[in-house]
Amino acid sequence: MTTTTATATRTGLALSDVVLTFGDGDTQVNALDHVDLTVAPGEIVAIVGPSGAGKSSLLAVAGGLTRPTSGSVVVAGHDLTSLSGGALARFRRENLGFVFQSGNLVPALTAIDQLRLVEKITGRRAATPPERLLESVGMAERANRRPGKLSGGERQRVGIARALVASPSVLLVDEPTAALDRRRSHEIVELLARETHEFGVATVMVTHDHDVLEHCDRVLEMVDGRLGTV
Ligand SMILES: Nc1ncnc2c1ncn2[C@@H]1O[C@H](COP(=O)(O)OP(=O)(O)OP(=O)(O)O)[C@@H](O)[C@H]1O
Repeated sequence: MTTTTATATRTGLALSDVVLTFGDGDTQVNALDHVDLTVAPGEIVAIVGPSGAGKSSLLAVAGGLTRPTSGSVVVAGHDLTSLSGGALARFRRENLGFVFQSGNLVPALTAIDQLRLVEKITGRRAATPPERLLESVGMAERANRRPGKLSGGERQRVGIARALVASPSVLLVDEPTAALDRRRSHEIVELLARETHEFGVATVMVTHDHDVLEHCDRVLEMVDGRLGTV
């Protein structure tokens, strides 16, 4: 793919009229109730809301991990709901990045090898070399440390760099500050916003941490499966 085509197809994320229903009859729950959400390349959107509101469901559907009951989920110009099996798994690896609560790193691998592993799995060289990605998250000097020798915030930085190896169109982030103190929480979300802008990725971050919302471009609230402005 040429650079021009790659740029043209990086259209971010678009969820249209997405419904996700669990159960039936009296026990039926609409975890997502006609959700529309568009996130542009280079934009970071925070999703807040009470427990059980549907935030995890939104990330799962946006990431192609859960198929919605109806509606469409478009990433980089492709509707995820039209893909399945190996094609969906491959699409996810090449177009979506995930950042979890505590970094989710492989214990036996050094920071730099966490990133190289992604190159091995996808069979593609990162557009931005792993060394440069670690540098951009402030981890160049700790590139050869394993997760056991890193702080929670440092592990989270490596997790963010790893999520960017495949040059994803969309970055989905679940409670990135859950295990961090106030100062580190600010640092991590500031970093996420910076990387989002620099790499032109469309980022959705679910958080309970209202303290860090100032770093995001937009904040939306989810209540009873519906998405609205705060
Ligand atoms: N696998 C499932 N089967 C049945 N109901 C489910 C399932 N997963 C989620 N739900 C229901 O869907 C609704 C939304 O759940 P979800 O986990 O998306 O909320 P959340 O906002 O992420 O909550 P929290 O902040 O507590 O993580 C809840 O009513 C939940 O009970």
